[in-house]
Amino acid sequence: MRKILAIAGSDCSGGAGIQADLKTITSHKMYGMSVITALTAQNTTGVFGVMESTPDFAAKQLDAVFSDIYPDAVKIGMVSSKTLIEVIAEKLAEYKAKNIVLDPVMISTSGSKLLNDDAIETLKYKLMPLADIITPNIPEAECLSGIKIKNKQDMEEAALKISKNFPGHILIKGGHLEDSSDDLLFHDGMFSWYNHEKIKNTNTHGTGCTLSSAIACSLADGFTVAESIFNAKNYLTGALNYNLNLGKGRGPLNHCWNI
Ligand SMILES: Nc1ncnc2c1ncn2[C@@H]1O[C@H](COP(=O)(O)OP(=O)(O)O)[C@@H](O)[C@H]1O
Ligand SMILES: Cc1ncc(COP(=O)(O)O)c(N)n1
Repeated sequence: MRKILAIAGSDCSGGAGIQADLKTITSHKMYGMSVITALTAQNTTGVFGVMESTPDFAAKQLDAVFSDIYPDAVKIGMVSSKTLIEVIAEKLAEYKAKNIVLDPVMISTSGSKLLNDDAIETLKYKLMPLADIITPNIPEAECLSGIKIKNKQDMEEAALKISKNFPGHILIKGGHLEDSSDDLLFHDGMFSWYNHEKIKNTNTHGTGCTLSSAIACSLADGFTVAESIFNAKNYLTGALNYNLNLGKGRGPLNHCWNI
């Protein structure tokens, strides 16, 4: 049994965050664990409140997990604040966590801030160095690179810029592109494109959370990063195609389409 840890925020409406992570992990027939960094009051239409875990309590959760059921891979999502990031980075280093996928969650699809402005530098310099792969969407890649992204060429430029401070795999997700959903992987000086047509479906709440958890599952199974992205995109495409059409806004995915 592969064991996957998700470090992320809770989405009470079940489409994104920890809930999406655990559903994804279970659909991969793996054992999911969760360190909750924040509670959010949100649904398919927006985020109405955030209550952060204290850094001490996040540390206690990390100790409880790592000292008992050592994870084969770790997915990190919403980390909310500077002090939470510091504690997470410290604990991941202390326990020598492996196969770390960092989704640098900053703003929800509905436009709410999920990372404090003063935490961005800490994310860049304390958490990113521990990750094997980071998976920014276009607005997050703009923030990490300082480059405005309007097309695929800008995505390549942004990846190059981010790579100056991060030697791991950089996956810039293209879900926010207008005419395709092509994702760009940059590693070791090489660009690889995962091309995908845009599925005509507005129910995309939690796509990023789902993709990063699915990548963590394949890494835990021993696939390379490039193979893990390919597998994760297949899983995500199924979850988008078999969408549930729930809620009044951007609805959730169907995580159980494959079981
Ligand atoms: N309408 C869509 N059709 C196909 N793939 C999509 C669609 N929307 C998002 N994706 C894919 O979902 C994943 C998450 O992308 P994105 O929506 O950019 O991230 P986030 O949820 O972090 O904003 C990417 O692999 C992207 O290509
Ligand atoms: C707790 C939590 N974590 C992450 C997201 C981002 O997901 P999305 O980009 O689909 O809004 C979210 N909305 N809520």
